[in-house]
Amino acid sequence: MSKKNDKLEALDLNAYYGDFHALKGINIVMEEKAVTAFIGPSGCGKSTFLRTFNRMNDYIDGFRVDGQILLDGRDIYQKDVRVDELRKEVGMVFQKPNPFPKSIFENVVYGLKIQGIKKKSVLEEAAEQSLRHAALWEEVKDKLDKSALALSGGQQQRLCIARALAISPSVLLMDEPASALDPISTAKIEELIYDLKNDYTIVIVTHNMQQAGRVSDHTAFFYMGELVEYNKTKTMFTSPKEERTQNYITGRFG
Ligand SMILES: Nc1ncnc2c1ncn2[C@@H]1O[C@H](COP(=O)(O)OP(=O)(O)OP(=O)(O)O)[C@@H](O)[C@H]1O
Repeated sequence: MSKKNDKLEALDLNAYYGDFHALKGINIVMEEKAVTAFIGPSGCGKSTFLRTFNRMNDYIDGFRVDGQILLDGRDIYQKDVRVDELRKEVGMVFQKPNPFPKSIFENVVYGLKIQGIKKKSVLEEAAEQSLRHAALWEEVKDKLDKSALALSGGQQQRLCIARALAISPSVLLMDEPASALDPISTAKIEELIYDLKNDYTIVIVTHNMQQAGRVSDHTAFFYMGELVEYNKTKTMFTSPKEERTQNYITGRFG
């Protein structure tokens, strides 16, 4: 039975790329308005698992899942679920900032325009609010009509976060959102994640264990397609239960 503040759940989830069994019997419950970090060595299935929450893997030939993924208690792999509606609810930010070759303003309001919203005042208000939420407003408010590609990498990533927030999701998936950024931009993204969890449920894949320690409330450690351990971040990093977790966080493999 789901509890009221359980936002995302996986129940006996298996995922396959053709014959390759990429995720093995995953069970996890993630709380609303908290940050959950996925850690683990390269190829252990973190991104695959992250992408099951907005069905991003549907595009990959030969990919299939069994088991369930629940968002607010509802199985998102049911036939009647509209994937475009799902993606309004579950936004995503990728490893490399990927703004469109358009103005800053057009980037932020892109999703709203696709939804058919045309009124200038509505778009302007949404743009300002999303850019403020993404801690970018002060830096760009005087150049909204300038190309997004002229921004720094860190600003571009915050712009992509603003673009994701503009369509009012309740969940934000972040796949190594700071790994292509310098330390100052990384710190800004981490601060932002910390602030955003007041309003959003955030799931972040990271290779950086210090980062997981700084930004997340809960951490899930994956190894070869299995969820080995899932706990409060503090507990996970101070007294892991499993030897494999201990070996990974102390740098013995990965
Ligand atoms: N499109 C695909 N087709 C076939 N196999 C894939 C595909 N994407 C991922 N895999 C395989 O699934 C496994 C899990 O990959 P995934 O990208 O989820 O791992 P990860 O933990 O996110 O790795 P990394 O930290 O390197 O990004 C790997 O063995 C990978 O080779």
